[in-house]
Amino acid sequence: MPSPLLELLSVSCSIKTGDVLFDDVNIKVEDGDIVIIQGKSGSGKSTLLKCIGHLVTYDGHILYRGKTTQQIGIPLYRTKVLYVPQRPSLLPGSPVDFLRTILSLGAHQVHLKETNSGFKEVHKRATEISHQWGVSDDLWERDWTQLSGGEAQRLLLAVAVSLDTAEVLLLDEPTSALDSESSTLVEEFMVEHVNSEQSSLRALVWITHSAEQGRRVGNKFVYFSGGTCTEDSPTTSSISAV
Ligand SMILES: Nc1ncnc2c1ncn2[C@@H]1O[C@H](COP(=O)(O)OP(=O)(O)OP(=O)(O)O)[C@@H](O)[C@H]1O
Repeated sequence: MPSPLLELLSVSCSIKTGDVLFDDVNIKVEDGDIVIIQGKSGSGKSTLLKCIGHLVTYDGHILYRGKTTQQIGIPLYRTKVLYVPQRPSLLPGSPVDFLRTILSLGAHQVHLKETNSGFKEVHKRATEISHQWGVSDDLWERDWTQLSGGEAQRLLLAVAVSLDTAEVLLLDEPTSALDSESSTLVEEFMVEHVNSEQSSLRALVWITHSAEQGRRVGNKFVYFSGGTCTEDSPTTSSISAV
């Protein structure tokens, strides 16, 4: 039987004060999964996603296709399991500068060579995606600081999707700044993309404070509370109350 895409085994994380933020987190992400993470503000959801993205240190084990990050190599792992923050805080320049910078990294250069593509192809893909989400093409050239929260959020997500390297995207409240119509466009696109044979994407781990959104897109539900998390059903009162 093949290994799951991602497997978290007894993962725990402490913050600088030494306090344990969460402990003994065990989650399996299989091909086709959209795992919804819910829980109160400050319970540690974003930090968990950063642990999975290998951006924050943790104890325990996180395996990608049965292998540790040490076996895979962290730069390659981060192209396969990619954290997408809520907003592009403090990024210099414009979204197109950001795309160029990411594509200049070694692991992405290798992928571009393997797929016989380059900046032009990825940029075209990115603008097509953001266009579908109602973002006009000229905004790619505008400084991040001069974009609305919702524009910046969609452009950042379009960058992550257009790279087409990740098998798992870790989405930190990806539609928190969007109106409901734009949010639906993004939701429908992401669900379709996970199921598409044309894309590298195989699963999502998605933080949301909206129980309705969770029910619309998710097939697995994880609820964060009291320093640990439990698999839950979307209809239970604990999730509906968040
Ligand atoms: N680098 C850090 N240093 C110290 N404390 C931190 C750090 N990062 C996060 N925290 C604290 O850890 C706790 C969990 O933060 P986190 O952002 O993971 O919560 P969250 O569940 O995603 O919250 P929200 O729903 O409000 O986004 C918070 O109390 C936060 O202040």
